[in-house]
Amino acid sequence: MTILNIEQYSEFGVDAEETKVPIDEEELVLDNGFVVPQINSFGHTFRDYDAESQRQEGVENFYRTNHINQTYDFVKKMREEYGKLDRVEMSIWECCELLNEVVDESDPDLDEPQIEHLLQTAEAIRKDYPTEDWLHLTGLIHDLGKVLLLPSFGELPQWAVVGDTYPVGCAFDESIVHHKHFKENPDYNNPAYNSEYGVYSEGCGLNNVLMSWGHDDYMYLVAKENKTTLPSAALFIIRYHSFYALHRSRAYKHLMNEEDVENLKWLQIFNKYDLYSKSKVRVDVEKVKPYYLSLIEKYFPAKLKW
Ligand SMILES: O[C@H]1[C@H](O)[C@@H](O)[C@H](O)[C@@H](O)[C@H]1O
Ligand SMILES: [Fe+2]
Ligand SMILES: [Fe+2]
Repeated sequence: MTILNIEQYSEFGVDAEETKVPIDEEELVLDNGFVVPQINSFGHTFRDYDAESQRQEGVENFYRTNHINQTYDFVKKMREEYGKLDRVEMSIWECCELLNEVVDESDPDLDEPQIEHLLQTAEAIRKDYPTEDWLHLTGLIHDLGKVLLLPSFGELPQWAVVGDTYPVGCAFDESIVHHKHFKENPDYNNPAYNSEYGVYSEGCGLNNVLMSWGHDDYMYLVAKENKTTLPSAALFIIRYHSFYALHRSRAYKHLMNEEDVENLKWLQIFNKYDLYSKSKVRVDVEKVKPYYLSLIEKYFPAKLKW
């Protein structure tokens, strides 16, 4: 793995002198590959939900409301309602531009408009996997479901759109961020939903598991129903990229089937770029736009139902 040197830290808007991260000469960047930074734009390690920072309190409040309200019944209703895709017609790129307006309150590592995050992710992947164009496009679109926050998509509250996701209908795993707030979720004390398996069975496959409602499952539905030609690994990445309890903490493995195990390998590759590309360094949208438009044309119809 490559790490940042002093000059590169300041590119990330952080005072390098203060970070005191030991620099191993041999690990300095020698190629043009993506560099995993050790700290985020606020001077903390990534995904530190307890670090005292300007974002900590807002993020914890976000998770409190999220954990109280995401119940099995709520998720079922939302999936049925939003699965109709009868709200808007537009292209993938138009949707990317809408994300100019969106800032994610659940994220301790980023307070930039989401379009930056889409391009940062896609461009970081492109550096290390130049020939996997499907993965570049997956980076670009993985968070488009955040348009659910906007008025024409129902203006859902942040807790029903962003943040990490997890299964509903079985016990909430301890590794989920700010787990303690689940105590106020009605499903927490419901014996039908609070055992290890709950309504599921061993190896039933994630496709049969209801996930907390948000941008991931929504964008998966959009891509699938509009008949994208992206490979199944791309759909899996889009659908489960916020499922950190699985792809980082290895919880809920007992629900996976063989296909999930295969797809998880790509999700883990993807996560490195989704998480560690978050920075204050902006991508020049106009410069990269023609490339991404060509990928959109290859894998999607011109207009999609949302
Ligand atoms: O706060 C973030 C953000 O909402 C991301 O889009 C999501 O994928 C992550 O899981 C979450 O931690
Ligand atoms: Fe996301
Ligand atoms: Fe993301």
